[in-house]
Amino acid sequence: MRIPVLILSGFLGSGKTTLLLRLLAAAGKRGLKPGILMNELGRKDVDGLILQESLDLSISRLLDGCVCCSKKEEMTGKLLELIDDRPDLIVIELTGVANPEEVALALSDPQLLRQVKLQRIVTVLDAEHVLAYNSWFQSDQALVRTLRRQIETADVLVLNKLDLVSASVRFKVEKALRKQNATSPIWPAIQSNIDTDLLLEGIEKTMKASDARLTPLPGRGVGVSGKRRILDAVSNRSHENPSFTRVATLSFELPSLGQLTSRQIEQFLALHKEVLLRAKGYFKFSHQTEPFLLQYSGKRVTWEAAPQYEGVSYLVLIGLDWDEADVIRELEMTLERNGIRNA
Ligand SMILES: Nc1nc2c(ncn2[C@@H]2O[C@H](COP(=O)(O)OP(=O)(O)OP(=O)(O)O)[C@@H](O)[C@H]2O)c(=O)[nH]1
Repeated sequence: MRIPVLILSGFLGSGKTTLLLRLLAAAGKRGLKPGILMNELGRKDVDGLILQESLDLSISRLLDGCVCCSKKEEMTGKLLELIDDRPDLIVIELTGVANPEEVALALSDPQLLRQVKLQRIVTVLDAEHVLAYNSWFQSDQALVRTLRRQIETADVLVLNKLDLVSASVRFKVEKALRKQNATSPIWPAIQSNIDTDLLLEGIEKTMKASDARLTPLPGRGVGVSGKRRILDAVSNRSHENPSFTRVATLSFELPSLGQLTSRQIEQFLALHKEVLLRAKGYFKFSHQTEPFLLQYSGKRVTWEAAPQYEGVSYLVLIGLDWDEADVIRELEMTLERNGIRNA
C-alpha cells in the first residue's frame, strides 16, 4: 500500500501553516499518524517551531532552499526517513514559491515511486492579495508562472483571509480563479478553517507492521487491455486507494530501448503537449555510450549527458487531466515501432 501524500501549496503568508495545524488535528482525531515535511526558504525554521509547540510530532525539514530547485535530492532522503516511521499519510508544506508539479515529479523518483502516491494538491490563497500578484511580480515572470501553476494544478483551492475582503472583491477573485482552474472546488475560509475531513477523505490507517519499507510493491499494470504489456507503468491513480488529484503521474521503467532514439521520445512527448506538464527520465540508448538525462518543462525538451547514472532507463510523466490509457498506448506503440515486443 503506497502512502498518500498531500501537498499544501500557496504563496507566502496565504495560510498554509494555519491549515496544516487544522489538518493535523483532524488526522489525530481519526487516529491517523501523519509524517510532515516542511520546506522553508529561510534558514530559521519558524513554522516548524510553531508546529512543534502545538503538537508532539516528528517533523522533517528542508530549510534554506526550495524543493523545486536546490533541494530536490534532499527531499527524497527526507521522505525516505519519514517513510521509515510508517506514517498513514505524508503532508508536504511547500515554500510559497514552489511549483507543485515539481514535487509531483520528485515523488516519482524510482526510490519513492512504489512507496508513496500523490493524493491531493491543496492551494491556499490570500483573497486580499491574490489578484495583485501579476502586477507586483511583473519583473519576475518565472514567479508569476509558478503562482499560476499553483492554482492550475490544485485539486482544492482554499480561498482564505475572506475576513479581509468585501463581497465584491471575493466575487472578482473567484471569477479570476475560475479562468485558471475551471474544475476544482473553491472552498471559502477564514483562518484556513475548512472541513478538513474532506481533505482526508480516502486516507485510511493502512500501514501495518508487515509493510516493511523496502518491500517492493508490484508495478501496477495499466497497459492496454487485451494485450500483454511491454512496459511496466506505475500510476498515482491506484485502484486500492483512489486518488482525487488532477495531477497524474506515470512512471515507466524501460529495461530495453531497442532502436529508440531521442527524437522519437520527443515526438511522443509532443503528442501529449496539451496535457503534459513535466517529464524527466534517464535513457541508455543503444547507439550511445553514455546515458542521457531528459528534461521536459514549459513544453521544451533538453538532453544532457549523464555518465554518472547507473540505473535502468526510466521515464516519468506529469500530466493534468489526461487520458492515462491513451498515453500508455502511445508509448507502447513507440516502443513496438522500435522492435521492443512482448516476450
Ligand atoms: N486576517 C487573517 N489572517 C490570517 C488568516 N489566515 C491566516 N492568517 C494569518 O496570516 C499569517 C500567515 O499565516 P500562515 O499560516 O503562517 O501562512 P503560510 O502560508 O504558512 O506562510 P509562509 O510560511 O510564510 O508561506 C499568520 O499571522 C496567520 O495568523 C485569515 O483568514 N485572516
